[in-house]
Amino acid sequence: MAELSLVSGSVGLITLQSPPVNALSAAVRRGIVDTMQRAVSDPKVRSVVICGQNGVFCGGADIREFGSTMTGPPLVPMIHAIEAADKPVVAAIEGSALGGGLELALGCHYRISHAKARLGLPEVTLGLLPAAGGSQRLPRLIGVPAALDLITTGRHVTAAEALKLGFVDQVTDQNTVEAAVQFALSVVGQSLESRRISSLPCPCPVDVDALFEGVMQRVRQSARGAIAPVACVQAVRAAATLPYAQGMQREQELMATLFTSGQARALQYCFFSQRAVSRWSMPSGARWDTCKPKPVTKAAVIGLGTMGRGITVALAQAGLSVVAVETQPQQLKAGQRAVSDMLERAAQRLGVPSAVQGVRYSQELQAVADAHLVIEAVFEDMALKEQLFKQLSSICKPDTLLCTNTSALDIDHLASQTHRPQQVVGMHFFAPAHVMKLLEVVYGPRSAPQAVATAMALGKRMGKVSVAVGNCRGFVGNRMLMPYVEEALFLLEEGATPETVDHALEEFGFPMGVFRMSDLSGLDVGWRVRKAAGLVEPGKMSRVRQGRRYSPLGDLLCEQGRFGQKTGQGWYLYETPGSREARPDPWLHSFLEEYRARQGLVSRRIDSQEVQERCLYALINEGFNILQESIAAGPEDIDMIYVFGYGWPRHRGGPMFYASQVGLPRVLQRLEHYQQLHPDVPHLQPSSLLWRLVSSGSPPIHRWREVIRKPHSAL
Ligand SMILES: CCCCCCCCCCCCC[C@H](O)CC(=O)SCCNC(=O)CCNC(=O)[C@H](O)C(C)(C)COP(=O)(O)OP(=O)(O)OC[C@H]1O[C@@H](n2cnc3c(N)ncnc32)[C@H](O)[C@@H]1OP(=O)(O)O
Repeated sequence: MAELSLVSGSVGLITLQSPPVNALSAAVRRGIVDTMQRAVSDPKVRSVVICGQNGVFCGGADIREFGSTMTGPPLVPMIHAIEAADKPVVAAIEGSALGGGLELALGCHYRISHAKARLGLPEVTLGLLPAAGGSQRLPRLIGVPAALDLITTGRHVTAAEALKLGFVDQVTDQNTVEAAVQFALSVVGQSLESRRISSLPCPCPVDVDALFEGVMQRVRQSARGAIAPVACVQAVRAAATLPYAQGMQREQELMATLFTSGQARALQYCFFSQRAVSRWSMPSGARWDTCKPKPVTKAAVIGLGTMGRGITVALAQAGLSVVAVETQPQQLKAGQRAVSDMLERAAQRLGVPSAVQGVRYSQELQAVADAHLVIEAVFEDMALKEQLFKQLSSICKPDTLLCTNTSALDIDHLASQTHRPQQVVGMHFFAPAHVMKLLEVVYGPRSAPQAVATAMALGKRMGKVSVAVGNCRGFVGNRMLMPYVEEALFLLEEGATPETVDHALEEFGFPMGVFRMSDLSGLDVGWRVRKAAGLVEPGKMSRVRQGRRYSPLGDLLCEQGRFGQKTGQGWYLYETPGSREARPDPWLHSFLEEYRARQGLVSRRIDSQEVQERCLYALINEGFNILQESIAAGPEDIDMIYVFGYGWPRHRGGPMFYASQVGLPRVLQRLEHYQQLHPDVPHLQPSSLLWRLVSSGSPPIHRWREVIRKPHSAL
């Protein structure tokens, strides 16, 4: 797992060998300890270079080991031994030096990096802190403010930035190992005292207390309840205020708390789930590893509203040649300007050439004729989309993939408008489409596996987390959102205010509660959907529709023109239409009181626990139904949809992971409790999969698929 060879006569070259990222597993740590001891004691070796196999230095500690009893030599003494060596040790960094990988490099006396390498301490994103000395060495080397930034955000930096910040010594665009070997030869005999970072004083800002108080306040605010960022600040504070040995002790204490926390488990689950969802499968048995995607270089987008513009930008930035079609001349002009602005701004920010030239615009549908893939992003209206798919079917080449960005309409129905239903899939982007990471790739019963593979590959190329899901009303994300929103409305009927509901959800970790979110996206969006579903009865207050409990509150606000932020009034009041600061609205409070009085509803006090349980368990329950129906292949798919598309707090791992942490019997028991109180609310009826999981002994989440797949009696 680590190999020692002698190069250039006197340089001991240690190569980490653990594909794909040379993570520091027990075997790799053993290999490093062993090869270092041999290099130090071999008189032929005068200096040492440490590098990684296959162009990757090291992706850090082996995260898979964290769930089990750890064996093998610990990292901290291993890195101390490297630092204490009396022969110069040089890290040759290619690919990545992340987490424990960078900490290993910081224990070396010198660091040479390839220009394309990425470096960082991303432990915070896994619910941890850099606990192999990283929180103590980095501030000593680059100063407290820069170290705080890197450690609390976990961001990866380029070699150029690392050089500027001062934690690499040389950047090369040639062979890094050769450059490191030359460097190692050149420093033989030089004093290593100043190169041992642990012995350096930490450059301390004048008003250290004020600095840390300010940072702590900012970090707590943005952490939304996550504990790791706070611990990271505390660890760096220890570096700034304590001698190295005591700082290390503090680092270890803080790590011990994080290491066993539910948040670390949740964040590490997210790390692996994010990767697992790319290994998609369909109920037919088609899978990611048996279907080759078709090459796509030319794409078309139809409709230049908000979604179409974002999709065009995302495609162009991924290097595709794009034709954007908009039949309304004014909209075409405005869309073109908006797309060009977004592309120019992004290019400036990233320091890359602009992709503006990659986009053509047209008013004619015929312009999409030679595209390999077309994404329809017109108004959410079935008749309009039906018509469009009929036209596309005759205009496009027979093997062109026809995709729809619908957020809820039936993919199979759209496919049936074409002569190639197997070539039709949903590509459901989230607004703003060039920013949001989530893409739901929706297959219908007739979608070809290759069409799914192509859409998934395109999503990856656009930098999206793409999740393949089956066709049903609202797909996965919006389908689960419906009971969540409905519960929130029912809570208003029963005595809550938008403020109390939002507060409870924000306290849980959502960036915005359901009512603030609804004001932001526009109340009219849901109104249109409910109208299309035949649920809206203008002017009527009835609370039972289509045989189940219904709250007309949202419809009543829309009838008054209260569409949210854009009209200056919704569930909250805004200073002017378009302004963002939501203020409690006395009118809305009286409106709710009058509504309850007219409906004969008695208002009661509703606490945060009830808000969280009713909204979240209703949403989770729908997730179990989705798994039961094989609309999502596994709980990870649902969780990644919620983390990347709906603001579910990542440190809670996604709704299904959260349910597993709360305990399935508890979720079941609370749903039963609320269902008894509200028997007219079908979404509180516990899913039969939840029952089955509980009666199978509530297995851990990675074993749910076994229960889902098990044939079950309908009784
Ligand atoms: C009782 C209480 C006791 C408490 C005391 C406990 C003390 C424990 C002491 C521990 C000391 C900790 C030291 C250290 O500070 C902690 C860490 O280092 S945590 C790890 C930090 N590193 C990272 O976060 C990097 C993670 N990886 C990546 O970002 C990327 O993988 C990459 C390296 C940039 C490469 O990206 P890609 O090329 O795109 O490849 P993939 O991402 O698809 O990955 C390929 C494959 O590899 C798996 N993998 C990647 N990194 C790791 C890893 N560090 N460990 C394990 N596996 C890893 C990844 O999952 C992919 O596999 P797949 O999931 O697809 O099967």
